[in-house]
Amino acid sequence: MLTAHTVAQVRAAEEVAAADAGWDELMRRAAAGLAQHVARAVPATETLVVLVGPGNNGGDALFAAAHLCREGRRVNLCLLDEAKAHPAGLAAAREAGAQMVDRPEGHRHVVDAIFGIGARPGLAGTAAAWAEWIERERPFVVAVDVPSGIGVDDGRLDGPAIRADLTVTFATAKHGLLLGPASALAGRVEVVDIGLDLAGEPALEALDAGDGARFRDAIVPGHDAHKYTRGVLGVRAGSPQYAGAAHLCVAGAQAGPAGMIRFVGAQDLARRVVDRAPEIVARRGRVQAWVVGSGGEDSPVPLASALRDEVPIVVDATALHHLPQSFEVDALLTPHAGELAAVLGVDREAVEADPLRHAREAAERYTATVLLKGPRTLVVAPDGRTRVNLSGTPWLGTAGAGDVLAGFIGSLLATGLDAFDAGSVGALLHGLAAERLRGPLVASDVARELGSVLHDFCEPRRPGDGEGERP
Ligand SMILES: NC(=O)C1=CN([C@@H]2O[C@H](COP(=O)(O)OP(=O)(O)OC[C@H]3O[C@@H](n4cnc5c(N)ncnc54)[C@H](O)[C@@H]3O)[C@@H](O)[C@H]2O)[C@@H](O)CC1
Ligand SMILES: [K+]
Repeated sequence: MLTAHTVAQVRAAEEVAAADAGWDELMRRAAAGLAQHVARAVPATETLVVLVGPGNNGGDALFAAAHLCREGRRVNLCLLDEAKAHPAGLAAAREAGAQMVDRPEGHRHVVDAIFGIGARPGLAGTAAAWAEWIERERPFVVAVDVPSGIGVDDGRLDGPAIRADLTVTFATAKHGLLLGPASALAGRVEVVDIGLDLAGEPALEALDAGDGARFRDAIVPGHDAHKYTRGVLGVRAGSPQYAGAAHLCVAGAQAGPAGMIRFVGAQDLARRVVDRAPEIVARRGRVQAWVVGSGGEDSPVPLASALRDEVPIVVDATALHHLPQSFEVDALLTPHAGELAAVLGVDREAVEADPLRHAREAAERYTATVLLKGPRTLVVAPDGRTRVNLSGTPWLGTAGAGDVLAGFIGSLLATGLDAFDAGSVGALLHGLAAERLRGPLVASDVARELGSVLHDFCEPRRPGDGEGERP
C-alpha cells in the first residue's frame, strides 16, 4: 500500500525528525536513497543530467549526484541559478566529478530537482523551457520528491510541469502524485524512508495487488463455509430499457465472494436474468447486503424498500436520485462526477476540478462512503478516511463497467467487508482485471476476469508454486 500526506504533515514530521537527527542527516538519507533508485533505474553507461533548482530539492539531488559520481557514473549539472544552488551540495557534487553544462539538450536521462514540496504549481522561464524540452524529446526522467511544477497537495496543474517516468519521493507520497491531473506526470512512485514518523497521521492511501493478505480472511471461505455464511447479496438493477445493466450487475456480483445472489425486479426481467445465470435466486428473502440502482428505473421505491432490510447497501446510478437525508446503515454511494454534481447541486466541472473535496462533502452530508468514479477513483468514508485507486486503464471507460463494479462491490459487502474496504478493494480489482485484459474490452470481459483476479489477490503465488512441482 502506498500512502500520501500533505506538505504540512511532512513539514511537521521533518521538524520532529530534524530536532533529533539534524537537517543534514535528513538530507543525507534522502540523497543516499535517491542515488540508489537512480542507479537502479538508469544503466551505468548513460550520462545523467541533473536539473538543479534553488532549494533543498536541488540539494538532495546534488548530494545524490556526488554518490553517483563516486560509483563511477557520469553526471552533468544544469543549474537554474548558480547563485542559489545548495552550496554544500554543489561543492560535494563538483568535488566528486560532476560537470557543469549550460543546457540539458542531448541527454537521454534526466534527474528533475528543480522544485520539491516548497513549490507553487507552474514553471516559468528556464524551468518551463526545460519542461517543454522534456515533453518534446521524452528523455527518461526521475523526479526528486515530486515532478517540478505540480500542485503538490491538490494535484493541480497550472502551467508547465515536468513529466517523469519515475518519482522518488521522501518519507511518504504526496497527494499530487496520486490525485488529479498532476498524477499523470508522476510515473512510477517509489518511496525512500528518511526516518520521519507519520504513523497516526491521517493518510491518503492507495491499495495495490500486494495487499490481499489483510482482506483474505474476510473474503476467502473457510473450510466449514456454506452459501449463507458466505453472505447473500440482493441485487435490484436493470429495467426494461436497460436490461443489460441487470445482467452485468449480476455478472459482477457472481465474480465476487458472496455465496448466493437474489435478484429482485420485474418478472420478465427476473426471468431473463435467471435464463442467463441459472444460479440466481429470483425471490426476496434474507440478504446481508444490497446493490440498488444500476440501470434501474428512476423511482424512490427500490432504495426505500432495500433500506428496510437494515443491511449494508451499494447505491448506484438512478438510486442516487433518491437519497435519504442520511444513512443509518453502512452505505456506499458510487457516483461518477456528473452524478455527484447532481447529488450536491453543483456543476460537474466543479467536481472534476476538485474531486476529493466534493467526495468528502457528500460522505459527510449523507453519512455514507462515497466512491467517486473517474480516472483515479476515490473512496471516502464519512470519517474522512480516503483511498485512491491507481489500477485500471482508459479502456475501462466502457458501457456497463460501472454495473459490473457495483455488483462486485455488493458481493464484497455481503461477505463482510465494510463499505470503505469493499469499495476500495472492488475498484482495485476491477482495474486490475482491465489491466490483464488490456483492451479494447467490454464490461462482460471484466466480469469474467474478476474471479481470477480476486483469487490471485487473496492467494498470491509464492516462489516455488510452479505447475511442474506438483506431485
Ligand atoms: N526539509 C527537509 O528536512 C528535507 C527536505 N528535503 C527536500 O527539500 C525539498 C523542499 O525543499 P525547499 O523547502 O527548499 O523547497 P524547494 O526545493 O521545493 O524549493 C523552493 C524554492 O523555490 C522557489 N520556488 C517555488 N516554486 C517556484 C516556482 N514555481 N517558480 C519559481 N520559484 C519557485 C521558492 O521560492 C523556494 O526558494 C523537498 O521536496 C525534499 O526534496 C529532503 O532533503 C529531506 C529533508
Ligand atoms: K522535483
